[in-house]
Amino acid sequence: MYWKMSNRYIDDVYNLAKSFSYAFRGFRFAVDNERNMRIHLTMTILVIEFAVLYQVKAYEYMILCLLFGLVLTAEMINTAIEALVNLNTSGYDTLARIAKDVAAGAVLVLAVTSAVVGVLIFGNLEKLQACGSYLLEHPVLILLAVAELVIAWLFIFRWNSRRAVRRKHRDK
Ligand SMILES: Nc1ncnc2c1ncn2[C@@H]1O[C@H](COP(=O)(O)OP(=O)(O)OP(=O)(O)O)[C@@H](O)[C@H]1O
Repeated sequence: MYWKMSNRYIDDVYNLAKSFSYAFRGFRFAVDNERNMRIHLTMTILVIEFAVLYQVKAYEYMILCLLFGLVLTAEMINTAIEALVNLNTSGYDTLARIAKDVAAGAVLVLAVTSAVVGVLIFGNLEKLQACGSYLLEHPVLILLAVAELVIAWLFIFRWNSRRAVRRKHRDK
């Protein structure tokens, strides 16, 4: 009896771990195949770092976290929609075009909204000047920032495309 029960718990944990691994595989697929996903991830890291320097308030961190989650989620749903459309179409199809364009438009709306919120949170000129002065007093941080931007560029545009498996439909 005890053995049967513990077996069931092991199965439950195994199934849960498996479903997490599928979800992680989906996330990995989006990062490997979608340049925009890599842009959003990079922006997330850069904005968090700047938020630390800017000393945003706790509730502003909450807003930023929510927006990062929403944008990344929207990009992944967009990727899923693209895959579904590719699955069901071969060659040019007006409905396929509409589905992909609208899904991409949804991500754009969220990204622009997030940018506006970003301007509202980081728009204090005095605090921006204070950040600038702090950086000038610590040139090593400027060097680190430049190095990070180079790495970000490589990550966005030169990410190992051997893992990119999606078939593109561009035969318009
Ligand atoms: N089967 C199709 N029929 C008609 N138009 C299509 C088709 N597939 C893609 N398109 C058009 O090409 C655009 C780009 O589609 P694609 O599948 O290459 O997505 P993508 O380049 O990965 O998009 P994004 O860079 O936004 O993720 C779509 O938004 C749509 O306008």
